[in-house]
Amino acid sequence: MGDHSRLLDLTSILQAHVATIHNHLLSTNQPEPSFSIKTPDPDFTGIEPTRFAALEALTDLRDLLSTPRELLLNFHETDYVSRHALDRWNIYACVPVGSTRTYAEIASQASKPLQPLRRIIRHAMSQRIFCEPQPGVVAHTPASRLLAENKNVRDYYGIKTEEIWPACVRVADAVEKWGSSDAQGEGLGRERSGYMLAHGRSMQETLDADEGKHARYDSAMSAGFDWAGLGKAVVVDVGGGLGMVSKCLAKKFPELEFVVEDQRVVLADAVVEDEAIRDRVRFLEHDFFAPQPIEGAEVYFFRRVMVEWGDDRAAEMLRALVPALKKGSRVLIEDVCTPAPGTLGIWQERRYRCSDLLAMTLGAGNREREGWGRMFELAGPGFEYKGATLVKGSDGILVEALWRGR
Ligand SMILES: C[S@@+](CC[C@H](N)C(=O)[O-])C[C@H]1O[C@@H](n2cnc3c(N)ncnc32)[C@H](O)[C@@H]1O
Repeated sequence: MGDHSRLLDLTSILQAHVATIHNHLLSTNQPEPSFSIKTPDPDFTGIEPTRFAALEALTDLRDLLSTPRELLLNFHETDYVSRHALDRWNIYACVPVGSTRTYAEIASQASKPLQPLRRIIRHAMSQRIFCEPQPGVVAHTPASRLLAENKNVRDYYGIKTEEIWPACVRVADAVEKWGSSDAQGEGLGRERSGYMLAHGRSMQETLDADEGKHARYDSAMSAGFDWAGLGKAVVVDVGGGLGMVSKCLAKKFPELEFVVEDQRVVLADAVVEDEAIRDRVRFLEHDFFAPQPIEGAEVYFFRRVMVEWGDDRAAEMLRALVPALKKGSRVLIEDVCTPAPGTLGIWQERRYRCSDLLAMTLGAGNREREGWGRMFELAGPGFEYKGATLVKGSDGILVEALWRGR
């Protein structure tokens, strides 16, 4: 080994980044992060690139310090077992936040056998979900408290474990059975997915058949977004679900008006709770393959909609807008994008690859940055494709086109 050491380099990088994060916490009067619910959740606003770089260095360092055998063992087939069981039995609610419960008390409240429940909760503890402050006693950690208190996050994990996880193990079967499409950006299609093999129907059909699941899915969709602002405009939020994004934007930008369009079964649960924005957010039942009813809006916005469809169907959605568009109307798409391999560090690359395979499990496509222009070409003349920008710090991409007219 020469003088130069990658391990020591990574350690220095890590140390420098952690020092910057430490100073940020000090200068914003925040305590050090901890696994205790007594510590407030850290606010890393303004320091995200440094935090990401630290996590990249940490991931490289951990992987380099692992043997190949240990690298293989970093991912476990049992990772979701405890989350699945705890979600299904709603164990998060059995422990009051700020208090403790014994395993016996939890088992009795949940009507589940003590021994397996204890093993399952201790597995979750190894993922920092719950902790055992004294032998036999369970308390919340920040992660389990989040699951106990935030319905959107709990629904998100509920769907992951109950619906998606069984579908993941059928992805290879689906590819073997139905073959893959060679067209870029295309998935196998909802009817030919791992999800279809696991559940006997597509995710959309599951949701349509079960209003409870639909509500859960829509709530799960509200678990976080990242979007840049617009000037004064009417925004049509096509396939906008319960309007979570529109409502957030309406609060932030008082000059914006929103029409949230979705299917009837989704909109049945849609409400604008906040009186301050009630006159600027309305809901409209609309099938996005049918001609667009809201004419002359400044923005037609598709958030996380087209990822579920291949290019041909996405082009159909665009063509359905045409009768309503005025010159200069913008089509804005915020969606997921897979960066070209090797352009990011391994920590981020893993996140993107996981989200790509999740889309594949559901039979959906996923597009690399260049792929987002194709559906505008397929939609026909009149659209001027302006380009696609990666949204920093997320798996998102913002795609923009203008209607120039025919
Ligand atoms: C992945 S969710 C995205 C929801 C929302 N835009 C967001 O970002 O949170 C896809 C949405 O498309 C809606 N959708 C699916 N098929 C549709 C159709 N034919 N017409 C209108 N909306 C549809 C679903 O009900 C769901 O709300």
